[in-house]
Amino acid sequence: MSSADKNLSEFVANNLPDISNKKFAIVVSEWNETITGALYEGAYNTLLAYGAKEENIIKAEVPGSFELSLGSQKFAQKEEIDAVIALGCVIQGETKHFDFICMAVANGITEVSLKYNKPVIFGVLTPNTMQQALDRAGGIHGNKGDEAAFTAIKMLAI
Ligand SMILES: Nc1c(NC[C@H](O)[C@H](O)[C@H](O)CO)[nH]c(=O)[nH]c1=O
Ligand SMILES: CC(=O)[C@@H](O)COP(=O)(O)O
Repeated sequence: MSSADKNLSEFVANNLPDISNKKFAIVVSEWNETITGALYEGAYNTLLAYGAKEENIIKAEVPGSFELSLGSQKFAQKEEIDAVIALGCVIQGETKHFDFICMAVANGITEVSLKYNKPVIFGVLTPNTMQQALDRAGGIHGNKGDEAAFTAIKMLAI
């Protein structure tokens, strides 16, 4: 199913945990900051909408999506952090660099999540074009940041 078939900002909100005392770290890539800034706003506002406190949401920025793994680890290793949301946007260029970054960050974030046994959410867009990115950062297909935050909340219910 593609994002065109399922809006990224539409959720089935059942059996959600109380997150009023949960602490979240949102790690955001600075590359394509117009997109990642929109992803962050979506994630931040979604956490607040479902009961998180402002003081329990920490934001950190990293240079690019490749650095999201280490940036996420710096928070995942902290006992007081309940979940990490990693946000980025890797846009296909002329070379295979796109492939290496996407694979590295997907694998890296997965490793961090499993190592520290807590949700580290892959909120990274991997579009072919800027328009596809815009469509998924608050555009016609919703906001990947919303989806990432909601995923973190649902994972805390497990
Ligand atoms: N081209 C994009 C990058 N490239 C930078 C890498 O993420 C990394 O910072 C660099 O290779 C140094 O380690 N990053 C994105 O997030 N999005 C891109 O489109
Ligand atoms: C995903 C990238 O790093 C990409 O933007 C770099 O562009 P190019 O492959 O044309 O060097």
